[in-house]
This record gives sequence, structure tokens and C-alpha cells, in this order.
Amino acid sequence: MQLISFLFRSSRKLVSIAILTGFLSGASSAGLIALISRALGNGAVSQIAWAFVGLAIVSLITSVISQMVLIQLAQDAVFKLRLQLSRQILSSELRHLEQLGNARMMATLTEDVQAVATAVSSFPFLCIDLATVVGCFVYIGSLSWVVFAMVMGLFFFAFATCQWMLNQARRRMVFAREDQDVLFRHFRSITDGIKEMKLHYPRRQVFLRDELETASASFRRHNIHALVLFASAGSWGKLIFFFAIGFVMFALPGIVSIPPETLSGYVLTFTYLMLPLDKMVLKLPILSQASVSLQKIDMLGLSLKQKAESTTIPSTVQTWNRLELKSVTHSYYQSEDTKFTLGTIDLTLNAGEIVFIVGGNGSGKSTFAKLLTGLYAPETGTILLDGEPITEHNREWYRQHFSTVFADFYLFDRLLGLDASDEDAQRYLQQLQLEHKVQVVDGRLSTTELSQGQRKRLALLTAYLEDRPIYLFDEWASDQDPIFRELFYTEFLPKLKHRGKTVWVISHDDHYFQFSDRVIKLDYGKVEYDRVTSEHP
Ligand SMILES: Nc1ncnc2c1ncn2[C@@H]1O[C@H](COP(=O)(O)OP(=O)(O)OP(=O)(O)O)[C@@H](O)[C@H]1O
Repeated sequence: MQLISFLFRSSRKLVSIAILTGFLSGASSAGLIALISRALGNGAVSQIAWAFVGLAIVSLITSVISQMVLIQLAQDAVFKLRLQLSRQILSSELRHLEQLGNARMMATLTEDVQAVATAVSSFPFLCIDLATVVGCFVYIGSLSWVVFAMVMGLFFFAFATCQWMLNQARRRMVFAREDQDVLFRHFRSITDGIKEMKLHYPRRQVFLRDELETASASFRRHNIHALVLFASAGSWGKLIFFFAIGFVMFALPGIVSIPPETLSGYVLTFTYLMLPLDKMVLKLPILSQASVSLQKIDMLGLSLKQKAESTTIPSTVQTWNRLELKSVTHSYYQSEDTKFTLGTIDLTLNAGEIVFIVGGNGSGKSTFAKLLTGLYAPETGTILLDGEPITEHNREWYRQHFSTVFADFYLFDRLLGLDASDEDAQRYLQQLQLEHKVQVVDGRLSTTELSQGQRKRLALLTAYLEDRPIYLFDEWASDQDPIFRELFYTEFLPKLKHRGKTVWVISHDDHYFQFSDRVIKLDYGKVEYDRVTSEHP
């Protein structure tokens, strides 16, 4: 049902057409069986032959139409789902995404979407099979309503008794899906922690045995249980079905008088029914997995929607003079022991300043940077840009004032969304002494496979090309050699200031503090001091 409503969301009209033609095709197939059975029973073969040809053509054409429409629809729906989820992730609050975790999002974007894609691509065949089954039942009903009532009774008995097993199987599928989130976390440990694993044999062994193997075994166990239950449900259903055939063939003629041609009609129809029923049973796990995945997708979508930010197209970025933080706080809630609160912070930052933000590890500098750049919304208090409070309605616009290189920056291999020519980029590459390593052609970087220090210089190139009023660097110089570090503090920063830019630098390099206009020191989330630098060059 969830799958149908998922497809309906894509296009009600097309789904209705596809289901209708699918049913027509299935009904025609059932009609063919009725004709064959009648042809076996009486002599008007030539008339029946024409009807047979007609029905075969209808069955074929409607089947092709149904499949074509549904394949297109299903792929459209999955395409939309992928884009919608990606958009929702990109427009959700950063803090919320951090709490959800990458593994959870990756599992949904890859595994869940794929499970839905697999199920929806089998949907056209399911419709045709279902229609064939219904058509066959109708034919049985046309032969004798007593037999029809009996078959339906058995059918509902089989369904009711299978329901328990199907519910149990579905529960196991839900558990298996939870295991998948854990597995994705472990896969991340493998890719991100490969060096640490390779260098430490005992760590690798413990990780493989206690973490990966345990999660994989749990995933395997739940999947086996689910699939065995599905198979048992299928076999139980088949057993009842065989019982129905046996009853009709051997017991029923003794109870009521049935002409031999009607009896052969039943047997033929029942035998024909086996194929679509078998195929439907085989699809049960796929459908169940898709419904679990759709639930996961909906849950993620809902949680992302609740924390969605307004993404109004940003108006042009203005020149600014004053940025005020009034009673701003931000807390991380993990547990009472590890709770960290930044603030309360009251500060005014001015345009054109070079401000160094300093403090020990864990003092809150990066958190402060995320608040300043609008990546985190203050928990309490307000940020005002030239007197205008930054709220959820203008935070997207506010963020467009910043070019940043965070400590955990990401390097795109294309100059995405930048209004800069290859020549501009090449000029900056020369300044950053990377022109022999990297070329920019059609806005694409020839490589990003560089040393960490060189990668940071490439991130700086992107920040330069963004050309925004405020620059924020989170420990940019920490990976640079002494010469480049010196260049950064003594040339790059003053040049930016000279171009009218504001520069905020998170730094531990205290012997370069003289190149700042102001130093703000944080300690345990509080501003310890906020000093205008006296020795300004
Ligand atoms: N994503 C997060 N979830 C929960 N707690 C966090 C998160 N990021 C940081 N913290 C907590 O907030 C505190 C401040 O972290 P923050 O990264 O702002 O410090 P920092 O001054 O930049 O440190 P460093 O100099 O080591 O980079 C830390 O004690 C940390 O435990």
C-alpha cells in the first residue's frame, strides 16, 4: 500500500492508467485460460481460436503499456525521491544533521532508495500477476459459485494464517534495517580509519571481530529469520493451494456432480494460477523491505522537514559595518557530564578588522565560528548585522557574506557556482605556489590529490574566488610550512584587509598576533578577553 501511495505521489493519472492496463492484461491472460479450457471441452474451435487471438493481442498490448508507463513512473519517483532527500538534507539545520550522523543519512540515500527502486521496478509485473489471479478466480466463479466460495474461503484462511508469519518477517526486516545503520558506521570507520587499522594489527582484529562481525552477524540473523518466515508463509500458502486442487479433483466430484469438462477447466486454471502466485510470493520480501525502507525515508524526511531552514534565494550581499552578538549561547547536549555551553557572549565586531580568535583545545572556537557564520542558530540571544536581527528568514542571506576554510573543509574538484574565469583561478594558483601542481580548465581542477597543506591552499583559492566581504579561517596555517605560514599572516591577511575584507582567524600561532587588529580569547566557552592589539604593524 505504501508503495502504491508513493507512486501515486508521482502521478495519480499515470498510476491509474498503468494499474488499469495491468489489470486488463492480467484479466486477458485469465480469459485465455478460460478459452483454452472451453476449447478442450467443446468443438467450436474456430470461433474460440479468433477470440483466443483477440485476447492474446489485448493481453500483450495492455501488458506492454502497463509496463512502459510503470517503469517510467517508478524511475521518475525514485529520481524525485533522491533529489528531494538530498535537497532536504542540504536545507536542514547543520546541528540536526550532525546529530543524525552521516551513517544514517548515507544508509537512507543508498540502501533505502535502492530498496524502493527495486520494489517499484517489480511493481508492473506484480499488477499483471495479481490481475491474472483475480481473473482466474472470476473464471472459477463463473464455472461454479460453490467452488468459488470454497476457494475464496481457503484463500482467506491461507492469508489469515500467513499474516502472523508475514508480520514476524517484517519485524525482522525492521531489525535488519537498524543493523544496516550500524554497519554503515563501521564501513565509515574502515574507509576513514584505514591507516590506523593497517598500522595496528590488534585494533584491526578487534574491530573486525567485535564491531563489524557482530553487526554483520546480527544483520545476517535478522535477514535469515525474515526470509525463512517469508518462505514458510509462501510454502504454507502453496500447501493450502494444493489442498484446494486435490479437494476439487478428488473429493468434490463425490459431493456434487461436476461435468468432466468443468473439472478439467478447474485443474487447468489452478495449474495456471501457480505461476503468478509463485511470482507474487517471491516478491514478498522485496515489497516488505521496500515498505521498511519507505518508513525510514519518511522518518528521515519528517525529521529533516521539522528542522528545515528557510531557503529563500539570497538577495545581494550588502556592505556592512557592525556585527553584534547579544547574549548569544549555544550548547551541545550529549550527557550532563559532557554538556558544553558556549556563551553567554556579548560582542561587537567591526567591518575591516583582522580578528584573531584564540583559546585552548575545546574552548569553543570552532563552535563560535559556526555561530558567527550562521551555520548554527544561537540557542538564546541574537546576532544583528547593522542592527538587523538574523532570524530563520534571513539566515541563508546572512551566510552568503562569508568565505570560509574550516579545519574540516571539503574540497570540490570544480569551481562550483563561482563567477570566476580560469585565468583568475590560475593567477591565484601562482600566488599560492600551486601552478605546477594544479591547472584549472573549464572551471575544473586538474587534481585535488595533494598534501594536506596544499589542499588547504586550494581551499584558500576557492575562498579567494568567492570574493565575499568576510573571511573566516579555522587554523588554516596549522598545516603550512614555516615559509607559507609566514606568508599567510604577513601578506595574505593584510592584502585581504587592504581589499576592504574583514578577516577572522582561529589561530594558535601566538607570535603572529601582532598582525591582528584584535584578539578574542575563549576559555571554556566564555570570552576571557577581547583586546585591541597594541603592536599593530
Ligand atoms: N558536534 C559536536 N557534538 C557535540 N559536542 C561537540 C561537537 N563539537 C564540539 N563539541 C564540544 O564542544 C566543545 C568545544 O568544541 P570546539 O570544536 O568548538 O572547540 P575548539 O576551541 O575549536 O577546539 P580545538 O582547538 O581543539 O579545535 C568541545 O568540548 C566538544 O566536546
